[in-house]
Amino acid sequence: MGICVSSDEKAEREKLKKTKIIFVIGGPGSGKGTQCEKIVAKYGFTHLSTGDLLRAEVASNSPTGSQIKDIMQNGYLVPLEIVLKLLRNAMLQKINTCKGFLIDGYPREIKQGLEFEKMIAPPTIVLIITCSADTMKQRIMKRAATSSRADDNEATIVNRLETYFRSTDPIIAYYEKRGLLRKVPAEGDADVVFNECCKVIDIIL
Ligand SMILES: Nc1ccn([C@H]2C[C@H](O)[C@@H](COP(=O)(O)OP(=O)(O)OP(=O)(O)O)O2)c(=O)n1
Ligand SMILES: Nc1nc2c(ncn2[C@@H]2O[C@H](COP(=O)(O)OP(=O)(O)O)[C@@H](O)[C@H]2O)c(=O)[nH]1
Ligand SMILES: [Mg+2]
Repeated sequence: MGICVSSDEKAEREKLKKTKIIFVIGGPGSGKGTQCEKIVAKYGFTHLSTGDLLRAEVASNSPTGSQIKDIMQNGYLVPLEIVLKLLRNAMLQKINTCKGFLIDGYPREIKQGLEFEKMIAPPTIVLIITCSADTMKQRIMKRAATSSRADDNEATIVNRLETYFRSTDPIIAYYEKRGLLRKVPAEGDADVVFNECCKVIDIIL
């Protein structure tokens, strides 16, 4: 028996394929959220942070939320089916009104990226925000004072950085090879970084 795809689902897929999709990756505390906020203000894109979607799921106390709470608290990756389902639903909710998507914090491993393409669409570009581990650590510790995030503490930061560096090199190589990677150095001031992000985005408009 073949796989049955409803006409609604076909229409959804077509819409998702036509939309601009920017993956925004970078280590914890590198400034993904900060840049996405600025990009939204200037370009009107829709910002979806996979970390925020997962935190909302935990806060809702759903069975899925309880399943992923400890994983996140310890700085490890959530099973990709869970992330992708939340992401796809969130995209479909916005698809009729959106000018393009900023997918913040995704993919975290090659498999997340490949499955996204299978289920949704290929990204238009992949924006990577880069700074040193020391800078990331300092930024998160500063954010920790106000964020109330369970994973913004010194012990979890070590794991988050390790998880990031372990899984990111293959992601970079993969999208670089396909000509989709755009690197933006982020040691400096957020406005300077934003200026560089704009140069990259203006080209795909
Ligand atoms: N695609 C994703 C996104 C997130 N997570 C998990 C692992 C993270 O440790 C946690 C929180 O994600 P964030 O993107 O919020 O966390 P970061 O530490 O990378 O980023 P930041 O604090 O920079 O926003 O959720 C995941 O498994 N897969
Ligand atoms: N100096 C500097 N600080 C930044 C920059 N981007 C973000 N920050 C700060 O670093 C912290 C983490 O930023 P956030 O956007 O949450 O990063 P994310 O973890 O990658 O989403 C916040 O407290 C920001 O104020 C930047 O470009 N330059
Ligand atoms: Mg963030």
